[in-house]
Amino acid sequence: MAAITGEAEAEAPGVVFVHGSPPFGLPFKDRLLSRFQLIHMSELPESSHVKVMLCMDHTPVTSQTLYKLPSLECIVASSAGVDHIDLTTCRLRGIAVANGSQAFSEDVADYAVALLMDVLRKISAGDRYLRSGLWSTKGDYPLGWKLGGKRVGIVGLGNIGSEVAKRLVAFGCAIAYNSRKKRSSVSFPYYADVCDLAANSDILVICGALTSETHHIINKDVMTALGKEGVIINVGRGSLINQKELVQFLVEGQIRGAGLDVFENEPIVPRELLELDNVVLSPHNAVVTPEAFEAMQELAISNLGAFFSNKPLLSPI
Ligand SMILES: O=CC(=O)O
Repeated sequence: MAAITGEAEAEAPGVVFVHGSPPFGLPFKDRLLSRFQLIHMSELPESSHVKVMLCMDHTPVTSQTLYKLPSLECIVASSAGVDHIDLTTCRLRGIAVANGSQAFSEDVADYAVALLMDVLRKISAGDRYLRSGLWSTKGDYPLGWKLGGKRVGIVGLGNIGSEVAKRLVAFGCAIAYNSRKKRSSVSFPYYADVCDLAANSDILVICGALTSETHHIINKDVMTALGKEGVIINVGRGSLINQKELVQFLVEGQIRGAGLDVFENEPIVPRELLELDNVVLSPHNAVVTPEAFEAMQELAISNLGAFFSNKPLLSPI
């Protein structure tokens, strides 16, 4: 994480790192240093007037961190999710926050669709079956299900959810969604209640932000409403789902399957899930491509530039 005081001119502006390891690669750091001065958080002078923070990865920005930065006006986060930042304090102090989801949304959406396709068509499970020599001894692997024509409920229709919708429309799916608010710009059916969305969906794709309101938004009631043939894909945050209840529903066959890129207590994954062939597991990788990382750097620098030029942030949350 870095805090930035101003455009680098005659006098160098300040930077802060509270990151355990170097937070970003050399080319990005060089690009930042050509315009701004970076200071490690531990080197921040007592009476610092730092106005902007650059928060890399998921480094926590707690109320204590913010307390040390009394002049802070803006946080530019590299990540799509900003649940590691104390947004309540930011709101109270009027600190603007920008995130990186614009840079990552296409890649995350591709990954969500890949997980969904894998769960439905059993690609990873079939791969395991073939590699373990069972095809020749036990015969053909059971067939999966068609994606086209499925009713997909998207939970969180932000940048990522909208890209998921775009892709699944092309596959012939019927889209509906749940979000904090109905979006006037889209014609997909809106469900204010996530249980109602689940009752009218074959598949739920979880893309929303983790907040105190969305914590465990997917619970046993939602999964019961989704039904035995339902599939859940999560590329948001692990704690959007009550993981204990999800594991129970999967183990007992009360839903058909799940594709999970995120977990409640990463990198720990419930042991029961490792045994299940109807679950595709992924180590929080949806976001990571070199192309997306490049786009994130561009977006972060543009957000910082916008702040210092008194222009609107490019990706305010
Ligand atoms: O999970 C990844 C991100 O929030 O960027």
